[in-house]
Amino acid sequence: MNPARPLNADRLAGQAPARRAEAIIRVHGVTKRFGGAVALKDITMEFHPGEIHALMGMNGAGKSTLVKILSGAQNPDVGHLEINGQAHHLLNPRKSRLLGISMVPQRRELVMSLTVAENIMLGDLPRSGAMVAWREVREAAREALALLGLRIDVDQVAGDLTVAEQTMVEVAREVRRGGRVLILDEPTACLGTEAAEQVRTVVRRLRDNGVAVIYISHHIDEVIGLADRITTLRDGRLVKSVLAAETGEAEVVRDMVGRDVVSHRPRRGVRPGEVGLSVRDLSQGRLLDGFGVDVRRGEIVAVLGPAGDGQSRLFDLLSGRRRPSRGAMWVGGRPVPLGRVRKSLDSGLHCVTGDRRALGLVPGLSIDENLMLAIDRMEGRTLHLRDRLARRAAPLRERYRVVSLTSNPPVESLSGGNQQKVLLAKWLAAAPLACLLEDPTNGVDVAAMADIHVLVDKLAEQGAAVLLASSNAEEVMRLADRVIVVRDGRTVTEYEIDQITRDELIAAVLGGDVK
Ligand SMILES: Nc1ncnc2c1ncn2[C@@H]1O[C@H](COP(=O)(O)OP(=O)(O)OP(=O)(O)O)[C@@H](O)[C@H]1O
Repeated sequence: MNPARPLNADRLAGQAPARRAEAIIRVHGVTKRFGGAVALKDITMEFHPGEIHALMGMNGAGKSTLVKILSGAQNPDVGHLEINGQAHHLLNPRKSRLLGISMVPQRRELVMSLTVAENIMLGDLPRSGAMVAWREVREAAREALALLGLRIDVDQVAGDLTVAEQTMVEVAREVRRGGRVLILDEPTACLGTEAAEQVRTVVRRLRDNGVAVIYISHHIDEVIGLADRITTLRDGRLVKSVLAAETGEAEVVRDMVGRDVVSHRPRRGVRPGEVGLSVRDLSQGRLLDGFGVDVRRGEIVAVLGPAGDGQSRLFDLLSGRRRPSRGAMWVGGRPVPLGRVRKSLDSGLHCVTGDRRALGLVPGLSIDENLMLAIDRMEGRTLHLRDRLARRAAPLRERYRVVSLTSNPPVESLSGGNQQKVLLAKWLAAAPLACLLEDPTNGVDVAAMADIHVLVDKLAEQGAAVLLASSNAEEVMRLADRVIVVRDGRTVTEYEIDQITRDELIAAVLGGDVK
């Protein structure tokens, strides 16, 4: 087996080359089952160099299973892959990587305490005798970044980078290691408008350099604007593989869902009541400076900024995970000490994190256990009888449309979007007085997104004060009554939602002219 050749750095970036005759990967009749249930059924398709190929589909449609098979993390039960013209029936991650197939998963895999240069060169540090040749390490890392048109300081510690920069460093590392096929799993999830565009610029450049990019995203408008080809999966089957230029948003939604989906802003029946959540002068480092807001019960107020970072800091501070340098908070008129998770929770403020894997769900526990965790905690319940747990969890599963192939598996075996629904159900079902939602539809398909929007509407209607920290302008326009625009950690402006259009809002976030 020949290791994949690295990219030719001299190749000029330009227009996407026309689709070459030779596919780099052919998928032949692949079927994959989990415990008897079918996750992929008889998939046959091709991936070509110099093409951005988007995989679209509802939560649980089989996208991740397909890319896990390509990257050797799983093997098909039936069918095989053909890579560079050679048939492969059994791959493993090492083999797949040697064949030039790399994956940048949704969760960043950098070593956060190491520098950018060390991360890019990890496992391949140039040596001079017994010593690491640090100057060469930095040079080679700089070159890898320059190839993608990136100017990131290679001496910076990875943990200090923005999420978008971390994504790009991972991409640079994979390309340097010889990645000819790069799988990107929702690389723009939770990124603000500007950061997402930076990532897309890098993706286009990869395509222009001849890489076969496989792109998973739930943002249909993004995919239509970026991809060359779109393949839609539904219930593990391939529905259609078309040129992006020959389809449109409505058609993609229909292919994915099997019907049209609309998510309209409702006319709210109730008028907002007294203040449910009040924050004053909240400050921490350069990410948040003097943030304040009053959210009335029954009202949804959105915080929107160009980079997602300030928003997750808000989550850390309001939930009590971090102590601010200054600030004060009241829930339902009562002061709540900051920096104490228990106090924050007991006050009736529920914070739904955007990082469901690290902070939201408990891996190893079943779907039902995760669903009931918050309610049981509020009610001080410690005894769990299995059938009673299933009976209590059933209405939540139904209301939030949590779909699993088997009856009650560990939560981590759910598709990403279904995990997100479990997370929301867990916190919202416990009747919060006030609530912070951080990117509540992260990784969720269009139909589930419409469902979640209705659930958030209801939450407000039932009298919760909802603070929404979102990176998605469409979502803010759909849900919020008011929006606060934050830039460089400071509040720059505030709008009633009916005073502004979506485009004006994006301009305000990016710092351009609003009118
Ligand atoms: N290890 C596993 N054990 C059991 N079922 C699994 C496993 N991995 C995936 N599945 C199931 O296979 C189906 C396809 O899941 P997959 O993760 O491929 O969907 P997806 O299209 O990537 O969804 P999402 O957009 O939500 O990430 C789902 O019903 C999922 O629950």
